[in-house]
Amino acid sequence: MNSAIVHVHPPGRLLALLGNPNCGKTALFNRLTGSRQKVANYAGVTVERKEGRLQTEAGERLRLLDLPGTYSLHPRSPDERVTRDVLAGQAVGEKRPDLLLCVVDASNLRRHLRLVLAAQRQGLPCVLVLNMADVAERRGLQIDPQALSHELGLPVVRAVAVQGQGVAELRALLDDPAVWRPAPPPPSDADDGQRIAAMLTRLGLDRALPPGPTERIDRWVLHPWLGPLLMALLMFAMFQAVFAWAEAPKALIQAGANALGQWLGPALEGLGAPGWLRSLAVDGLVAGLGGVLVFLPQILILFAFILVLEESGYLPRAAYLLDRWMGGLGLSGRSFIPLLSSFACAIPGIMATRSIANPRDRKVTMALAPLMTCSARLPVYALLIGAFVPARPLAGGVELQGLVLFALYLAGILSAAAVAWVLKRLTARGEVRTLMMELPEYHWPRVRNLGIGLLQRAWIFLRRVGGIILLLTLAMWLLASFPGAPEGATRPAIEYSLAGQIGRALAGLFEPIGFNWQIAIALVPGLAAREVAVGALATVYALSAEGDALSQALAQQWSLATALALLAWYVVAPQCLSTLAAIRRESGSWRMPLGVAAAYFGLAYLVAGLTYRMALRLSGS
Ligand SMILES: Nc1nc2c(ncn2[C@@H]2O[C@H](COP(=O)(O)OP(=O)(O)OP(=O)(O)O)[C@@H](O)[C@H]2O)c(=O)[nH]1
Ligand SMILES: [Mg+2]
Repeated sequence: MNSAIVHVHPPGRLLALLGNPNCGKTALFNRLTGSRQKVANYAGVTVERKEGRLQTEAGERLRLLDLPGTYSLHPRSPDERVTRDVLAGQAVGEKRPDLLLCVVDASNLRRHLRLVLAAQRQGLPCVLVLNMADVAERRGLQIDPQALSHELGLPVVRAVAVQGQGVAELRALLDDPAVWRPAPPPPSDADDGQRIAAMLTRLGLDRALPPGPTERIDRWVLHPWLGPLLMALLMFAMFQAVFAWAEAPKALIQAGANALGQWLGPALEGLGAPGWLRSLAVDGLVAGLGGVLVFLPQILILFAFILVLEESGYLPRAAYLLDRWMGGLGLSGRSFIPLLSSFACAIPGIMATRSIANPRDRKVTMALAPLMTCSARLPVYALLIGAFVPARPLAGGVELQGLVLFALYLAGILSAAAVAWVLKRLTARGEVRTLMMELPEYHWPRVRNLGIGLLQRAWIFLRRVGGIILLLTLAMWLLASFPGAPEGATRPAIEYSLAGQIGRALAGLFEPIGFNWQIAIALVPGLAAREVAVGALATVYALSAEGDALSQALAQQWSLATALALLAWYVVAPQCLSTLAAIRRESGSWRMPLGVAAAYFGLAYLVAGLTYRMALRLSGS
């Protein structure tokens, strides 16, 4: 039988944003469509096409695509291929755009106009958006949009996307039917460089700009040894802040959860609720979810730092500084940003590998992403550090807890370095390309963007707490509560429950690495999502009815060696199904995620066991 695929496109004419990386396409997209896509100051933020709707001045509804930035229409990496395919009308499920909004950085026309000429040759109607006009003007460039329009034969709109300038003009312009007709294409592309140079001379824009603040700052930031020192200090300050600043908000959430639990139990009893329901509400929901929720402030502090680094333009500099060391491990500085994104969550990190042109490097980077310390590990780390590491100031105002957290993040990085080193021996490196990466101008981070970024993070975390964590916590409570203890039982009821039985069955497996049966139970739901282990431990210990806060219970009942072994386990163990699914999607087969899971579980077992043995020996037991 013959079959045919019919693509049904949504109604409305289609526009696409085209431009070099980091020229402000997504900032403009957000303003035009009211979306909140990620905007940040480095090349390669957008790696897939995103769609939004916009309305022209006269009320026509149009569809707008945001595309990954590209330097040319000859793609080198998977994200650039997305852009080429859309322009050629070859993208699956998408028609060819009816018009291109070509966005350029007005302070860098010499480079950005090349892509505009190439776009004009595609035979599609184009509109030029002269973005970052504020930056250009601050640096003394006066660009006459009219004259530029005349030179290029295209409509030109001056814009400052982050402030919404130019958005209204664009909306009005799109109502002009003349704009939707393609202009005659420029002649062959052999001498575009010359053509642009001549054009800039005629416009009086050909003089060299005086060095701006970016150059002056970079003298320090990129300095051969001051630069790395500054980077180490920055990272260090970040982890100190995660503990130092979170104290008060954390205590507040904890107190709220405790008060809620203490009020809810008797209140439910007053309403005649049966014992199991009270236990579900107090030991299951309030203890389980509250146990995870207290870590929100720490997650937000970490993200505030990451967002500032992203928006200021520091990230590509860090990549540049690390390029040499990464080269020794068989990686290029290109891998840096995907790996750094993985500190938030490995999934966007794995997506960001699409900007890596070399397939071998891309795969290695994907394999390393789960070793970066994602924010779901933070609750586990913070819980165990809070229970076992005294909050003691060391010399020079350094906090011991922050120091230990820093060490855990470092342990993640070092294990990734070790794996990269092994992979370098095992796989052919292929050609080594020098890092070609743009260093953008520094910007002051915008408070509004930071606020939006933090709110989005908080929302993602709360959705997790209200979704998968809630579900698994409930399941955990069920398993830990049924069947109840038999008549005349002497030990806590949970030990007779299904969870208790599972825990005991698994205990043998984990005993050599120092985990008790409570940890063994908590690791089972923790396989799906890391922080669930914290909620699960909270439920298990709440049901064991000691009545202490979780961290006190742990400090009393676990040995330090056990706590350290669990921390070591968490540094490496790939306990996140969504990450494995993302690797499967991006690599195109199950081979890689299965290999990653097997290797890292094995490694986690090994390092946890070693840590346990070493800690036992050092503590003399
Ligand atoms: N001063 C100034 N900054 C801008 C303007 N437009 C965007 N930016 C900043 O430029 C940086 C890049 O913006 P994005 O919108 O992420 O750029 P993009 O073109 O989508 O980048 P990719 O997705 O990597 O291709 C961000 O830090 C923005 O805040 C502007 O008109 N003026
Ligand atoms: Mg973008």
